[in-house]
Amino acid sequence: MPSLAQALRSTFAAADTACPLQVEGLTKRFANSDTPVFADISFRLNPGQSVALIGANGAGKSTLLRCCVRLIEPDAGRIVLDGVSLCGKSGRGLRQARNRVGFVFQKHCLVPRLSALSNVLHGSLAHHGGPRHWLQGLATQADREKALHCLEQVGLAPLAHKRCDELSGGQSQRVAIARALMQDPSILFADEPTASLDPQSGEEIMELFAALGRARGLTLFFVSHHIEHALHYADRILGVRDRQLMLDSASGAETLTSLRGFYA
Ligand SMILES: Nc1ncnc2c1ncn2[C@@H]1O[C@H](COP(=O)(O)OP(=O)(O)OP(=O)(O)O)[C@@H](O)[C@H]1O
Repeated sequence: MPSLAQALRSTFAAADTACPLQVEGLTKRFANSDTPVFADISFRLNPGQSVALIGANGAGKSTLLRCCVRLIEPDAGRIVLDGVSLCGKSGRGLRQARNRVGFVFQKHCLVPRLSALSNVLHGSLAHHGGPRHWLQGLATQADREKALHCLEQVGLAPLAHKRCDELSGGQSQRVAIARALMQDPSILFADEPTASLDPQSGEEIMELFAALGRARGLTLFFVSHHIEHALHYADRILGVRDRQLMLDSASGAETLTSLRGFYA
């Protein structure tokens, strides 16, 4: 008779390839701290789902999001992306496993002196084996057409050749989203994508995520301090507090008041 732990492990081992992200027992402690940021966190996302991650400042949201793709190395836990375990992978193997993951950050991390189109082309590097492809200027015509199409999808094709340091914050965030789309992502991670935007631009970016999610069947996993965004744009809300996943709920079951309590 298998133990509960063995049963859980074998269930997890038979990972559902249709599941965009499964994590089990994720734990992270930074070297300069005695206590973990979070410990033993487990959840799985469903395809096409829009999931908000909420929590107070310093609760560990960004760290958790990054640990899910090993941009930050967790201390323990298992991660399966699109049916592929990230455990034990490094270098090329890890990059390949992350091939269909898009990441959008609060600060869009664009190269300021390059055009929007060139920045979006960077998003295809993972498919072409690293920066040499870019440095040698070998972007194919097909890559350029795809990059333009991605810019079209975020409503920015007319500004394709404009330098990124001449774009507004909202336009820059659209370029960052177009760059993520170059990966043909099945899952898009977004870390406070509207934090540096005015309310109107923030709404527009969230509308864009929602529209792209519907059109492409994308799974969206986003961090937000805007409870309204979590309620309006997410199907499901995860909340971290006291190093644990304290909330995992359908957004329809939550209210502004119930979520505000999360920040008390
Ligand atoms: N690279 C790091 N080295 C050491 N400690 C870190 C590092 N990154 C984050 N931390 C610490 O981990 C904790 C969680 O940080 P994190 O940025 O994940 O929280 P957050 O919930 O995203 O916060 P915020 O809402 O303010 O962005 C904080 O105490 C932070 O100081």
